[in-house]
Amino acid sequence: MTKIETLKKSIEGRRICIAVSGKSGCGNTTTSSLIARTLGLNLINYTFRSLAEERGVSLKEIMRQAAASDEVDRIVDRRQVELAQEGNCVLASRLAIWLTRASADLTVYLHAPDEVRVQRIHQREGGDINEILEFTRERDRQDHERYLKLYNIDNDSYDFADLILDAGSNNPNQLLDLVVDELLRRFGPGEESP
Ligand SMILES: Nc1ncnc2c1ncn2[C@@H]1O[C@H](COP(=O)(O)OP(=O)(O)OP(=O)(O)O)[C@@H](O)[C@H]1O
Ligand SMILES: Nc1ccn([C@H]2C[C@H](O)[C@@H](COP(=O)(O)O)O2)c(=O)n1
Repeated sequence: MTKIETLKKSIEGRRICIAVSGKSGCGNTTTSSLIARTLGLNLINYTFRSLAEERGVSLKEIMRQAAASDEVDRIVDRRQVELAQEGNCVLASRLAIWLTRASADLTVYLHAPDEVRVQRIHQREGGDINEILEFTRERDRQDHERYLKLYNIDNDSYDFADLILDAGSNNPNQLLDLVVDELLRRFGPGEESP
């Protein structure tokens, strides 16, 4: 039996939840999708776009509302946590590890240096690299400020995470492997049920 088959068997019926956070461009969507697909878990990626679709308005309209009121951020973050409570999932979001700190079975922070994140966003979206660098710096600053104000969360303080992974040097398959090893340590054969 492969490591992944062993793990899938071990977590069968446990309805586990893995929370993954990181800043824009760290590779959260890519890595979380791979973890979810490999382990047969649902990927929860509830975003401003999802809220726009639910309300039948444009993404631009939701962004306008979000700029005018904290309520939009709160709704998105609350909905993510509600969906994660159903379990059997990977919750990928900016604040996943902070908001599910007490309930997630595994919290993972993906760290990548700023210049790597900028290169990846550039690779994904194209455009001028210097503009992306400036835009990403400003967005990081605004996110940091907003999360402190909204929730008293410092998103640069993630040392409590179960795993802090180097997403700058490891490719998505290597990151998956590190997550699988940690899950096997926690839930693999021979481990006591919590
Ligand atoms: N570990 C990795 N190594 C190399 N490239 C990666 C890695 N993870 C993701 N990428 C690439 O980097 C780009 C950004 O990845 P992704 O969209 O997953 O980032 P993200 O953290 O979800 O970003 P955002 O929060 O802005 O949506 C993609 O082109 C993806 O293929
Ligand atoms: N409080 C928030 C706000 C946003 N998100 C999610 C939803 C967004 O669509 C996504 C990406 O945001 P961006 O890269 O545009 O800053 O992040 C969230 O999880 N929590």
